[in-house]
Amino acid sequence: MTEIMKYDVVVVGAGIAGPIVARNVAREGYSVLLVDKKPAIGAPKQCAEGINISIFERYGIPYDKRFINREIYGARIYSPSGYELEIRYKKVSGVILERKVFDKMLAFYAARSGADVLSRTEVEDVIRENGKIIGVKAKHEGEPVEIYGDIIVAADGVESTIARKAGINTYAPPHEFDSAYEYEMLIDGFDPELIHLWFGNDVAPRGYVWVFPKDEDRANVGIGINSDNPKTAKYYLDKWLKENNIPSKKLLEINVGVVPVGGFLKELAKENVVVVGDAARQVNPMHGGGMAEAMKAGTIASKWIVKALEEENLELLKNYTTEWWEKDGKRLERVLKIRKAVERLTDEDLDVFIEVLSGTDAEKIAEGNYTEVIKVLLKHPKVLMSARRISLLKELL
Ligand SMILES: Cc1cc2nc3c(=O)[nH]c(=O)nc-3n(C[C@H](O)[C@H](O)[C@H](O)COP(=O)(O)OP(=O)(O)OC[C@H]3O[C@@H](n4cnc5c(N)ncnc54)[C@H](O)[C@@H]3O)c2cc1C
Repeated sequence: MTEIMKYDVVVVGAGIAGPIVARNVAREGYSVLLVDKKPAIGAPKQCAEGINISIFERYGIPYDKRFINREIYGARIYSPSGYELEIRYKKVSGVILERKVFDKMLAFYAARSGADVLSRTEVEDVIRENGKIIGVKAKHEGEPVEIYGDIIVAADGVESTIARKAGINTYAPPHEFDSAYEYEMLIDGFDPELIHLWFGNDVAPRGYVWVFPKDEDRANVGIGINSDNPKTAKYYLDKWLKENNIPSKKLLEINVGVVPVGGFLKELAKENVVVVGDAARQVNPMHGGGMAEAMKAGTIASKWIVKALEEENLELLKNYTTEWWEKDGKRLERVLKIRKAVERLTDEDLDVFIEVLSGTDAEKIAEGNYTEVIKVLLKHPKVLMSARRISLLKELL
């Protein structure tokens, strides 16, 4: 027999975006169900687990040592020929999380705020009545359930099906996705207070190799490359490990994933369906970080969900699309333009830019103040000697 459930809001996906929405809406007194197909929320991880320290205060998340593997003080960036750019702060600037615990704790905060949470619950379809979506069909522990909701939130990640089923145009070409491959492994010889990033067209086409330390001698070692590349991300990662004489016989985890790096959804809410996080491709297209963006979008979405419920007016959900696009959409479109320019850099360009930037201007890069960085580059003789480099950089101003 099919079990029937009814909530004000049904949130599909308990990664990052889903639990933030569920928590925020439930604490305003509305009935919320958060579901995830995983038997254990958070596992397996598909993430390098790095995030800026500011998110804890900004999104009201406790700074809990149970999900903080390591505090990070900055980054070191390596050019193809070995130039290094180091950004090191006196204070903790970021952390490497343990996502298996973090995602579960976010779901726990949602539950503690009043939301119901069901793991091992896979949504298979939407339920329509007179053309309108009124709920979702799911399997909970293999048994069919029908979950009715006034508002449905698609927080179901990069492979989202809910948004498409709601009639939202979710198409993006393969070039707007990165293929990622990662080992959590034992590794020595890297300053564990920093994250490490390697760039180069033979190292990681369009992307980078990362070492995100979780211990003195344990790290997430991964790579992201354009997903329309004829070679695989694994090929490039294994090649990099081999070329750097890094033994790869102590692999604690292997993670494969897809990262949306562009193709942000134009329509984030349609009728009573709201799309957040990777499902809406709300990811920084330059570095592929999506957790903070998911939290940001989830915060805006939940504000408008609460208003729509308060005023019993689903039209208000459209304000989520407007507000996100006015601020964050515009910002990410600009970052996307920069990523597209970075894609055209030769290894020699990368060497020159990283060499020029090493030193005084490093903090501006870390702040994401790309305009200042471009202005600095445009003053340097090594850049001024090349008409191509000048025109490439000027396009971005
Ligand atoms: C290899 C890799 C490394 C990364 N490293 C970083 C990093 O260091 N820092 C960073 O900020 N970002 C990183 N990202 C990106 C980051 O992981 C995502 O942007 C982030 O997890 C997005 O959160 P989300 O809630 O939108 O989606 P997700 O975290 O993907 O959560 C979606 C959830 O929905 C569930 N789900 C899907 N379909 C259904 C269904 N039909 N029914 C029920 N449940 C469903 C899934 O099980 C999943 O739990 C990385 C990504 C990859 C692939």
